Amino acid sequence: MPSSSKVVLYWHRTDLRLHDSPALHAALALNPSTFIPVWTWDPHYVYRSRVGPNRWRFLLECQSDLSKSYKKLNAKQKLWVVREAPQTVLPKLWEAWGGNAFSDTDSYARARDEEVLQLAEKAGVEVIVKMGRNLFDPDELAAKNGGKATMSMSQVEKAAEKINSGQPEKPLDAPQSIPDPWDWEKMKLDNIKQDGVEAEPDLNADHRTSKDKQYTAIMGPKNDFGVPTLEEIGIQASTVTTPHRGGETEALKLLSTSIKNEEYIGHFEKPKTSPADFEPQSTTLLSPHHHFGTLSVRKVWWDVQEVLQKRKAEKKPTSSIPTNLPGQLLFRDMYFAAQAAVGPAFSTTYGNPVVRLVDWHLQSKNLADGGSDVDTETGDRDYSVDSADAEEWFIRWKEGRTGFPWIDALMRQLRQEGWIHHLGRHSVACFLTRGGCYVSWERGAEVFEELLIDHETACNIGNWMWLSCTAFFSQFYRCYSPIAFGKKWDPEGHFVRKYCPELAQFDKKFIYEPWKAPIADQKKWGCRVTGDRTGSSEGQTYPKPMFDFDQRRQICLDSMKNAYDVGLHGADEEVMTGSWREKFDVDEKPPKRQKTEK
Ligand SMILES: Cc1cc2nc3c(=O)[nH]c(=O)nc-3n(C[C@H](O)[C@H](O)[C@H](O)COP(=O)(O)OP(=O)(O)OC[C@H]3O[C@@H](n4cnc5c(N)ncnc54)[C@H](O)[C@@H]3O)c2cc1C
Repeated sequence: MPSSSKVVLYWHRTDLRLHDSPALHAALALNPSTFIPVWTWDPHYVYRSRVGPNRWRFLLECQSDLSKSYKKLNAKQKLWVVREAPQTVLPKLWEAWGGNAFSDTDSYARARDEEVLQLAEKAGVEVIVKMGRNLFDPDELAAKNGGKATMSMSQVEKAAEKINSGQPEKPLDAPQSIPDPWDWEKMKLDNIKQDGVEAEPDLNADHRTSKDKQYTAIMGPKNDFGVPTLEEIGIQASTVTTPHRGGETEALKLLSTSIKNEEYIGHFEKPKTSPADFEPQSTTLLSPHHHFGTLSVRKVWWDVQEVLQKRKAEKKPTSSIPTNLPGQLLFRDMYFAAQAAVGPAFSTTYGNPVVRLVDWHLQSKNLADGGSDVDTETGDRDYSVDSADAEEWFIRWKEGRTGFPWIDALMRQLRQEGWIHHLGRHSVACFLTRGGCYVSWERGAEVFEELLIDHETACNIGNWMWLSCTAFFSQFYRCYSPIAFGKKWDPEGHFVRKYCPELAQFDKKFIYEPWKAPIADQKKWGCRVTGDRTGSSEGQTYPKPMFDFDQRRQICLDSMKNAYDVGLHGADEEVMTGSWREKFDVDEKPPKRQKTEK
């Protein structure tokens, strides 16, 4: 087909792939003569989202891989990375190049997107937005749920049934060819001046060990719109410790390895996968690819369905929703649709109608003070230190030195690798909140935001609410033991030995409770259980447990029972005005039932 004279600017955001991209498909269907796939290196993400070195590298790998894929289809093409906020740079590009604009979308950064849309309309630019991030459009799913947040799998299934009989659209193929970009050397792009970039506050300042050079020029330091480097971001490559690699090529390889293992796909049941498995892990590890859009969730759904349907036809056993792989993807959609219905307040307690108020320690300042000081787009907030003990427990949890090896091994795996198994996330989240420290889930979610390579606001926030029994799940009397739960999955303690190497020589009898080992044995095994593993005490020591777990569990259970009796939610008047505390000044009664997960 001869090409039209259309210029198309394609704005890549959370869709760093060529396969199954509805927006890319629609853009190329116009048969443009000029096609410019851009990524806006947005200062908002760079400075106001918490991102650790592992996730930075993952993102850069995703961009480089996409850029190479474009080049393979057209030697003149690449991913054009523009260093400026989309709200200011896109209008300049429209003006310089003219043309249409396309974009993938989701509920993330909705306010920013609306601003961009209005600017485009003003500039007379046609904008086409297509959803390619979920199985079902989150807005539509919420609408089919009566406009309400989807709070359970059965609500999701019922709502999805009304969209396309519960079946996501089939995935689209990757394009076979890509039109030329504009002749950018002739475009006098030097005339496009960069808007000032507000680098403060920089939530990632602690990770920058060298000079931040991200915004020295709109086209990048080589004036070629190249993918940034870690050095440009001010991050030393040696601080990247994850073995997990980004990019569509890697994502498709990972998926294909799982799909080829028909028994694995056929029998996959999430609660039966081990949180202690590593190299290889027991679940697919596709989540970072879903986050950056290097892998389409619809492709995963349909590739898995093909295996399941074949097995069913052969009368072989197959697992089913919600524990099988399609069920996991539906959980993801549940959180996206809940977020779409609630809006920006979804990521906090303050102002959020679906989340229960609990009188946690280390509450966000707005809750503690009864006034909103939250930047709703970043969720950035300060917190109130109401207990020195709780602050210390939080820091020790974050740094993997609680004195409970199962918890510490998981937190160290999170810091080193940026990914932990779902049940590992359950363990550490329960321990920080209702099953140990009684610290606000919002503190834990912030740490996950920084350290996870798969950090996805809707999923992170939704799951933290689930684990803290503030929304989605309410059985707070079911609590994870930091000792028995790890022992059940890994009686030999391989996982603890890997991530807490100071305990590597301990007998399995003491691997989950090293403080019980006789001193003579501790010396023999080369590690004393003493102190809190700060500063000079590090080396050959492992900390004593930071509290008596059984005692803390009882305090948490009693307090949760009380919070449930009080029955307040984040958007209630008492929460908005700060008078909620008066309701918590009541005698505590022990809960009727309690159960510790083994
Ligand atoms: C406290 C806490 C925080 C979490 N934060 C995130 C987060 O920021 N980003 C994120 O993607 N997941 C998050 N999860 C959900 C879940 O732990 C991960 O999606 C999963 O462990 C990723 O590993 P996998 O790809 O091997 O999953 P698999 O079990 O192989 O599942 C396949 C896919 O289904 C989706 N999925 C599976 N379980 C869930 C779930 N419970 N919620 C949402 N999606 C799910 C993921 O996209 C995943 O890649 C969190 C869970 C908890 C308990």
